Amino acid sequence: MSATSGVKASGVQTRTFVAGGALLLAVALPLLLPDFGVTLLGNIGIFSLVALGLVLLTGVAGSTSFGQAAFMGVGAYTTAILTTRLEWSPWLALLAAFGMTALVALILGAVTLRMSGHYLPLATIAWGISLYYVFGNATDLTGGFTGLREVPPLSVLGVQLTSGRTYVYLILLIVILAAVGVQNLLSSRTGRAIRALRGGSVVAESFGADTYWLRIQTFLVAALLACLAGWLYAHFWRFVNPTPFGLNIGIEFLFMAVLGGSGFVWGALLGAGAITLLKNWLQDILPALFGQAGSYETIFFGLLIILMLQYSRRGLWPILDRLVPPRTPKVFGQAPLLSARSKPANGEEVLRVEHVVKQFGGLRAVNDVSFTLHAGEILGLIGPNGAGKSTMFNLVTGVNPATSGRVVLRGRDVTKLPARAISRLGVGRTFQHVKLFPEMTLVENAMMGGYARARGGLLASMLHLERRDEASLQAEALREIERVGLRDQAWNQAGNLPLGKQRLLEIARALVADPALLLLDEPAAGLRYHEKQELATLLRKLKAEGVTILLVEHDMDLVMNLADRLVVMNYGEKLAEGTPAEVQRHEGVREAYLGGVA
Ligand SMILES: Nc1ncnc2c1ncn2[C@@H]1O[C@H](COP(=O)(O)OP(=O)(O)OP(=O)(O)O)[C@@H](O)[C@H]1O
Repeated sequence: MSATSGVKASGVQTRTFVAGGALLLAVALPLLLPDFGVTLLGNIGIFSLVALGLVLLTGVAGSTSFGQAAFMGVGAYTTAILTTRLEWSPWLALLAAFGMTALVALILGAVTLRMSGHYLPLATIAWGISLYYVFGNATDLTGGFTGLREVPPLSVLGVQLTSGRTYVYLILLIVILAAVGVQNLLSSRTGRAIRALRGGSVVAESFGADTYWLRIQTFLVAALLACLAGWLYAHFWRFVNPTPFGLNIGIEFLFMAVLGGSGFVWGALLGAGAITLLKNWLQDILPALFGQAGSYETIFFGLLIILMLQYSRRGLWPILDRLVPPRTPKVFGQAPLLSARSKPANGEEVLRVEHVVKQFGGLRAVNDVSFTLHAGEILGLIGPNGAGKSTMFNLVTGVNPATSGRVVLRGRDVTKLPARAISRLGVGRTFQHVKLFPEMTLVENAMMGGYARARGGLLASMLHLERRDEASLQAEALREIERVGLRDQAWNQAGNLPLGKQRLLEIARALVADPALLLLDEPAAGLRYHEKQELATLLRKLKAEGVTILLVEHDMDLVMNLADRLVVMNYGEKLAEGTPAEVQRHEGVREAYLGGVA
């Protein structure tokens, strides 16, 4: 049976056929269209680049920018000024524009992306408005609101692209390359971490990703795509003024991304095409209909977006995408093994928690708790609701720093380290509330666990130079999925799994990280009886293979049968510690917690 059994080969053929048809259309259109149509096509291509950046930044990573038109303006004005006033080559001016854009994007990103909430959108609005007025008022440099004329045409390999038709081919080529690059990125290790950003930082950080840096990189890519669009625009129209770079156009770009399908790469092209054509058509008919001039199309777009958000939040692309058979997952063949970390010898101390305190305002959620955990052991952390177990879990994994005390992992003080650093030292975890990516396959979800074990940054991913590591990562993900008993569903979407199996998948994801210590937060919560039995069998198997486990669990039967030792917490303090039998005999525990169960 092939690795992707169940995925129809016809899916590949249909998609290849459709993609080939679209490519042929792209080649034929500039020849078939009248001059006006060619100009529109050129604009659609240019705007697609900006929308593509927004798909990545907003649709995928969840950060909103209203300032993309301003980044486009930087590209357009830099090249217009340098080529008309200083007679630079447009290609050299492109490098200068990239430099300027990167500088601004890094400053804006560095200041705002560390803060949660609306700081980035607000900063991009401020940037969008102020830059528009800079373009309009720095008259000596930019020509003010009348703009700069006679921007020279581009030359490629000594050929001047003076005709719109030839220029449009260059635009289309750049758009296709950019879309393929972003597509490659999204299906890579870095791309999976970027896709995880939408749901917050915890998952990606827990597997070793620096989410702040990822957000900055994503913002930078989106800004550079907008800058490239501006550069193309300036040499296409051979004229720039501030109008196409205002805040209202920045909002229009967001419309394009949302309408096309904000999480879908090819949706950017669709959205740019739909909005540009619609705008053009509406600008013709609406003033005639209302009997006077005005930007009535903006009202129409506003209504359209409200309707879209109400009835088809994911945009137009998924509707079209459903018409062809599903995408076939990319299956790599044989691959070298990922390097494994050295594991502690059986019985060696893996984790030491020393007099740890966690204070939330006036509340001591964890109060002077100490315990140790040795290699090959399952330690159960139990206690009634609100006892401080999850807080303790967060202290060990670095999600929250301890107020005082020490957490020592394999002899190294990790008390002040962030989650990503602790993860990289060999801690794999699952979550109390399952945090998977429902639209990704089981394999892709599991591959996320191995983020820190593979290489391949943003650029390598865009160029698809990280295939070797991807292949190894995929092979490792398949091995761990098999280990937890989900091999036959490996290529299904994770969202289709029942909760019990989703928890098993989270364990597989944590195992892909090759952890020296596995932390499981209430893995049996919400499971049916037979699912709990499957879980217990799996954890026993992992223990037999030498995996060290810290288990937070409410299910007393499960934990009493599985754990070698227990730490009981109550009101943030350690109430008891010992074997399950000792704990069940402990008077304080019987009174405070176990009651009739013991
Ligand atoms: N971020 C926070 N800010 C303020 N208080 C918090 C925070 N996190 C936890 N607490 C409080 O700390 C105490 C311990 O909570 P914690 O979630 O660690 O308990 P728990 O033993 O895991 O409970 P449960 O079994 O219900 O998950 C509770 O009183 C909780 O309200």
